[in-house]
Formats: sequence, C-alpha cells, structure tokens
Amino acid sequence: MKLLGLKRDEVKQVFKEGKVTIAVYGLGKMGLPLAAVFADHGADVIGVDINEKIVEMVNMGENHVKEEPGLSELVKKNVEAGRLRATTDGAWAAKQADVMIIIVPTLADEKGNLKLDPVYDVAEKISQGLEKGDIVITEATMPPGTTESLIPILEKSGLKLGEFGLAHAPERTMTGTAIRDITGQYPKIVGASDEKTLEAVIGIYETINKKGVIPVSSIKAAEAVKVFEGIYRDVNIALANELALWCEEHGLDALEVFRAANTQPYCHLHMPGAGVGGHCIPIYPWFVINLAKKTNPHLIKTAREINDSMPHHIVELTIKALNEVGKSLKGSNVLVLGLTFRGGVREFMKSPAIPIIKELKEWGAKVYAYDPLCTPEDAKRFGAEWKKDFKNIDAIIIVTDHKEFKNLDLDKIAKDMNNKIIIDGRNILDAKKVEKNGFIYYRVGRVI
Ligand SMILES: NC(=O)C1=CN([C@@H]2O[C@H](COP(=O)(O)OP(=O)(O)OC[C@H]3O[C@@H](n4cnc5c(N)ncnc54)[C@H](O)[C@@H]3O)[C@@H](O)[C@H]2O)C=CC1
Ligand SMILES: CC(=O)N[C@@H]1[C@@H](OP(=O)(O)OP(=O)(O)OC[C@H]2O[C@@H](n3ccc(=O)[nH]c3=O)[C@H](O)[C@@H]2O)O[C@H](C(=O)O)[C@@H](O)[C@@H]1O
Repeated sequence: MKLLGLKRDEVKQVFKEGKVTIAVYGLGKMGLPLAAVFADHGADVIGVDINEKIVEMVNMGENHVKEEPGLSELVKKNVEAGRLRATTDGAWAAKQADVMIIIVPTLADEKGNLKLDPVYDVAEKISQGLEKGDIVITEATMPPGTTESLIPILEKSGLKLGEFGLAHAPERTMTGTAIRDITGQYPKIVGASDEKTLEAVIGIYETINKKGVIPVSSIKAAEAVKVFEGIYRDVNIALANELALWCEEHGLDALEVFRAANTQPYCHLHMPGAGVGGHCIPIYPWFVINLAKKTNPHLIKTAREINDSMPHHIVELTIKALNEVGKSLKGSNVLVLGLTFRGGVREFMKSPAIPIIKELKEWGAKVYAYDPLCTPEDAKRFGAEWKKDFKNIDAIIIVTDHKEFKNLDLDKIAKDMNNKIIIDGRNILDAKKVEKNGFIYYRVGRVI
C-alpha cells in the first residue's frame, strides 16, 4: 500500500495489518537487523543484496551477522512467518515495494575520497521499479547533499520528486547493539523532501522505535546530524589522545585524571588509545573536510592527524619498555593482541593493528598476532604470525578491546614470557594488578 499522503497513525495501522512492503537494500551488519525488525513489526520485507550467499542464507532463515545478539532468532522467525525474504534483483524488489531503504556501504579511502558506487547502483535499480506514492529513504551515512544527488537517477523512472517521496533517516547504531538501538535506544532523525513524505516516514519509524522521531528541516540537515555525531567522537578522541601524551610527559595517569574530570557533567573526555579505526569515525570527518570550500576545518583535520599518529606512539611505548630491560625492538618477539578495529566486531577498516604490525617489522621485530574473531590467514594478511600462547614473547601489545583480553591469566603469562612487558593500547587491564605480577605496564597516558 502506498503511504504518501497518509497520516502517521494511518501508516502505523496499515503497517501492523501487513499492508506495507519495504525493500531494504544492503543486508549487512546494519541492513539485516533493520530488515528483520521491520518484518517483526508486521511489514512485508524484501531484502536486496548483491551477495548471492547472503541472499541464500536469509531465504533459509539463516543470519550471517554472527556478532549481533538476537538477530539469528529474529531472521529465522520472520522468514518462517513469510514476512522476510531476500533477492539479488533490486529492480524487481522496487516494483513490489512501497518503501525502499538504502543501507549499503558508503566508503571512503584514507583521504576521504568517496566511493558511493553502491548507493548510485541501488538508486538505478530503484528507478526501474519506482511507482507513484513510493518513498525512498537513505539510511546509509553519507556526505550532506548526497541523498538529493540521487533525484535525477530516481526521476529516470518518469516520475518527478513529489510524486514519490525522498528522505534521509541515518542509522545511529553499531554492531553488537543494533536491534536494541533500532527499536528504542535513541530517537530516529528524519529529514524529508516534503511534508507528506515526512509525515509518512515518521509513521514508519514510530512503528519500530519507541524513542520516537526527531524531524529536522531538510534531508541535508539529517545527513549532517549523523556525520557530526561521528566527527564529535573523532575530535574528542583526539583531545583525549593529546592530553594523554601530555600526561605521559608529566608522569600522570591520564585515566585517573580523566575519570575525575568527567565527574563534572559538562566534561566528557574520551578514551586515549592505539588509534581510531572502522568505516565510520575516521571517515566521516572527510565528508566535511572535502565539502569545505570557504571554511577551513583545521580542527577536524588536526584531530584526524593526531588519531592517525597513535599507532606510531604505541610502537614508541614498546621500544621504551624493551629498553627498560636492555632489549631493542630488533630481534624481539612481540605479540599483538587484536587485529580488528574494535572489540566484538570482525572489521579491519583502518584497524590500528595494521600500521603497528608494519612498523614493528620495519624495526626488525618478530611479530606474532592473535584475535578471537580472526584466523591465522588474517594474521598472515597483515604480516604477522598467528600465535595463541605467550611462550618466548618479549612484549605484548593490546590493540583491540575484545572482552577475551580483559581477563588474561597474568600469572601464567608471566611464567611463559621472556620479558614481562604489556603495552595496553585499549586501557582494558588494571595497572596495579599487572604491575603486582612484575610486568612493565604502559598505556597511552600512563608510562609511570
Ligand atoms: N557498521 C556500523 O556500525 C554502522 C554502519 N552504518 C552505515 O550503514 C551502512 C552499511 O554499513 P554496514 O551494514 O556496516 O555494511 P556491511 O559491509 O556490513 O554490509 C553492506 C551490505 O551491502 C551489500 N551491498 C554492497 N553493494 C550493494 C549493492 N549495490 N546493492 C545491494 N547490496 C549491496 C553488501 O553485499 C553487504 O552485504 C554504511 O553506510 C555505514 O556507514 C551506520 C551506523 C553504524
Ligand atoms: C558514538 C558511537 O558510539 N558511535 C558509534 C561508532 O561505532 P564504531 O563501530 O565506529 O565504534 P567506536 O566505538 O566509535 O570506535 C571507533 C574507533 O575509535 C576507537 N575509540 C573509541 C572511543 C574512544 O573513546 N577512544 C577510541 O580510541 C575505537 O577503539 C575504534 O577503533 O560509529 C557508528 C557509525 O557512525 O557508523 C555509530 O553509529 C556508533 O554509534
């Protein structure tokens, strides 16, 4: 049933009656939870993905996003109920659907040069099935202005904007809490092409999100909200890193100072660490930097430089610790714990482990690695040798905050290692406890 022109409560009613067909383009870490949640709330959902294996798994009621708690049950339940199915045919899905949601990757390279091909490919497919009264929503994070750049492609359908609706409703969640967040952790931000579209889209998201909807004045404003959330994080992490380096110089423990400072409600010092990885936080700043013609976003650019310098600082701390025991990095056995960019998710995009391993090897160290979410092939791909024990290791570097690394058996490790050195790049161990076991323990902001 077409939703354009309905009031939000009418949308909720037809949604519950199973009269709304939604096509979700991109069945990844974000798209599959979203598709399953829409189906679980009564919509008839068609998932679209270019990956035939994913389409096949979903149609068998299987979930490929293993790190997402509750998702396997939700996919199975809704596929069996006939509310969720998948296809690789994006044009066919558009013909069936009343609402099309684009949540495919919006990637950028190191310098933020965008790779939006997946978004434009989906827009082309949608244009082949777009009908009067349909609504197209982008949920993928994208540079402000990108959603409206799809209008000429969508109008290849022969329809003019206004005969179909266009909106941006950014995905404000992360792997590990997607279902919780999509259904009610934060209000949904929505910006739309016109009042009718806004009204209908509010009805769609109020159906699945108990935190409700915050409408903003334009599509571009909605895109900026999401990008700014990420830039806020990147700049604040850079501030934490810079203050932590100052603490090292002055013999302070940054975390002790930060925790005390953060008791003031207006202070939110973030965590210093080995660097900022992922598809999101290190990328979004470039969306603003690249679009700045008159303004000079030098704070945002400097923050990026600070965060990207942290992997090198981790290597410096390792050299310092080895020197304490009369060893140089050359010829030392170093074990990197963690290859993924953060704990609990198997993603390598801009993972700090990559430059750390590279630089350690340039210094002549023998580099080993272990990560509970990875394989020996992953380690090899990044230039390290897979090692699950601590025998003959001179220094451990924790680069990823996997929960498995929070309870290391320090007694046993101390016996196995050649030299007892831990560089904690994610502040996950208790300094006093580690030092009690005779380790040299450094972390960003604490080299006491
Ligand atoms: N991963 C996260 O924590 C968050 C991601 N986002 C945003 O969500 C979007 C998707 O991210 P993820 O789900 O993490 O990516 P992902 O890489 O996990 O999944 C993307 C899916 O899209 C499919 N795909 C790629 N090109 C396609 C095309 N042309 N047509 C149909 N399907 C296509 C891929 O096969 C894959 O299954 C991105 O824009 C990202 O910025 C937003 C918030 C959090
Ligand atoms: C505020 C927030 O938590 N943003 C989330 C973020 O998810 P993401 O998976 O990128 O994880 P993240 O916790 O931001 O970490 C990114 C990187 O930054 C590092 N990091 C994070 C926080 C911190 O205080 N210090 C720090 O060094 C992490 O180790 C990691 O390498 O980016 C997501 C996104 O925008 O796609 C966003 O939806 C998520 O809510």
